[in-house]
Amino acid sequence: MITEIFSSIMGEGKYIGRRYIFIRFPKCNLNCIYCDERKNYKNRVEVEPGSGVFEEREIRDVKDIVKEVERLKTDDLFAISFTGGEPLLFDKLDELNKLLKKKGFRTHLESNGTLPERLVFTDIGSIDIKLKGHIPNYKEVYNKELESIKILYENGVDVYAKVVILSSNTVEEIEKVAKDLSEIGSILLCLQPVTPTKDIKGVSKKVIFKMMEKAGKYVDVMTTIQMHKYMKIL
Ligand SMILES: C[S@@+](CC[C@H](N)C(=O)[O-])C[C@H]1O[C@@H](n2cnc3c(N)ncnc32)[C@H](O)[C@@H]1O
Ligand SMILES: Nc1nc2[nH]cc(C(=O)O)c2c(=O)[nH]1
Ligand code: SF4
Ligand SMILES: [Mg+2]
Repeated sequence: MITEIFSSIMGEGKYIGRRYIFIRFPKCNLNCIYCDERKNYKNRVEVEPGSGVFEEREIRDVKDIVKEVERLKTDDLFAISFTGGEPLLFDKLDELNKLLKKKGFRTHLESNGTLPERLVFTDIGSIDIKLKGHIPNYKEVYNKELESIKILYENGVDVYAKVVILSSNTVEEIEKVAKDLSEIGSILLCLQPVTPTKDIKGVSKKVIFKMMEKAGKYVDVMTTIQMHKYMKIL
């Protein structure tokens, strides 16, 4: 049913620094070169909010997920993130979203945007645009990602775009993304320099500044690095 549920501090995007409960779903339809979430835990749930200590629990249906969310709730909680893997592959996401919203939780979809036909209307939506070097078929999915942003935007979701930047990505690529986003509406663009791994090197600050300046001609733009990695939290 799920990979894990845990309470942490949002480390990416528009609401970086806010307290979230993350519900991570297992499957994904892409295989991004930089993906840092290739986990195959099954139904592991954090014992205490923010403890990073887990135990395996019986998660049979959406109600069980909601029970764990309510148990992990803290007074600083800002939103519930549906992430993964690709959360839109979870067939009961709409039911889960509706139940959490009915109970007064703010919900946040963290998606690769390649499945516009499966979109769920959360309060917040983050669509991760994949560029050259991220996946082989980045051109094929680009219009679906833009379509997902447009559908969420037109349905009143607080939607923003996020793009992981590899050292191979160019200012021109970002300028095109920014221009295309501006044609949808006022969409915040979050540039997220890749967190270096042993095989992937970091991005130059100079390029990030140039990318922001070019994108800033078309949309609101910010740069977020994965804060949770630097804080060494989940
Ligand atoms: C693991 S994915 C899960 C949700 C969805 N599949 C997606 O791609 O947005 C969540 C986010 O992690 C970020 N991410 C994954 N690996 C990363 C890395 N090595 N450096 C920076 N961001 C990374 C991407 O921005 C992605 O949007
Ligand atoms: N702290 C923290 N913030 C996050 N924002 C997006 C995440 C994800 O894996 O989707 C994530 C994550 O894994 N941890
Ligand atoms: S779409 Fe998201 S979960 Fe899937 S491989 Fe890419 S970054 Fe990882
Ligand atoms: Mg993560």
